[in-house]
Amino acid sequence: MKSGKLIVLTGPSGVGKGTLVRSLLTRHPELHLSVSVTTRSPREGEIEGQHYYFVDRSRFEQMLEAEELAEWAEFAGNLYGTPYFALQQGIEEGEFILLEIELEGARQIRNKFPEAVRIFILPPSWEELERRLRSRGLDSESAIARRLLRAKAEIEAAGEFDFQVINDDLEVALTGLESVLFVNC
Ligand SMILES: Nc1nc2c(ncn2[C@@H]2O[C@H](COP(=O)(O)OP(=O)(O)O)[C@@H](O)[C@H]2O)c(=O)[nH]1
Ligand SMILES: Nc1ncnc2c1ncn2[C@@H]1O[C@H](COP(=O)(O)OP(=O)(O)O)[C@@H](O)[C@H]1O
Repeated sequence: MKSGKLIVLTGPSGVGKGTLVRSLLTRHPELHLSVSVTTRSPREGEIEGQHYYFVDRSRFEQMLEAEELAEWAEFAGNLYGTPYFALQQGIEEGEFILLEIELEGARQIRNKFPEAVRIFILPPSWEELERRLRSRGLDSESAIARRLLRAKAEIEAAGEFDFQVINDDLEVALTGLESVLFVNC
């Protein structure tokens, strides 16, 4: 059986991970996104089972206890995790599975799946990151402040990753990701 690849995408909130992933999935139907479980409330337009599985804290804790999560972390006051079921099917079928997760989770994946390819998405500047977070218009001021605080620590860890891609011009960043996925992997 052909074995698939795990691709981890990490980067500070607002850097454009979601935007990049959406474009990659449209351009490359052979890529699959692992859908995470979260205790965060759905944002406007988010769909259950497509963007996240939205659960309450006690359900999340049940999943943790039952060892149903491949990795998990707390981010800006909410819990996020990757269910094993999101990984298993694709890997067995020889597909590329994208995980769009934060730093702590990326470290857990490195320990459990050392063969995973880990990519860090960087902003062109701190000012632009802040501008993108605000322009998205989806988070409260306090949620934005928590995300910015966390962003500093995440950017400092960018060197731990196998590849770094700067998301300045979107097309250039997409081409950079494609060359990592389809040439270097
Ligand atoms: N460790 C971990 N992080 C996740 C998971 N799903 C999403 N995240 C990360 O959690 C952070 C917050 O995600 P979200 O609330 O959707 O906010 P956004 O990144 O600002 O759009 C982001 O860094 C995501 O990459 C997961 O399953 N595990
Ligand atoms: N290359 C880019 N240039 C300008 N704006 C971008 C770029 N990539 C993403 N954005 C915008 O930045 C904001 C945050 O992007 P998003 O994909 O939600 O980030 P993340 O998933 O990393 O939190 C969105 O408004 C998005 O349209």
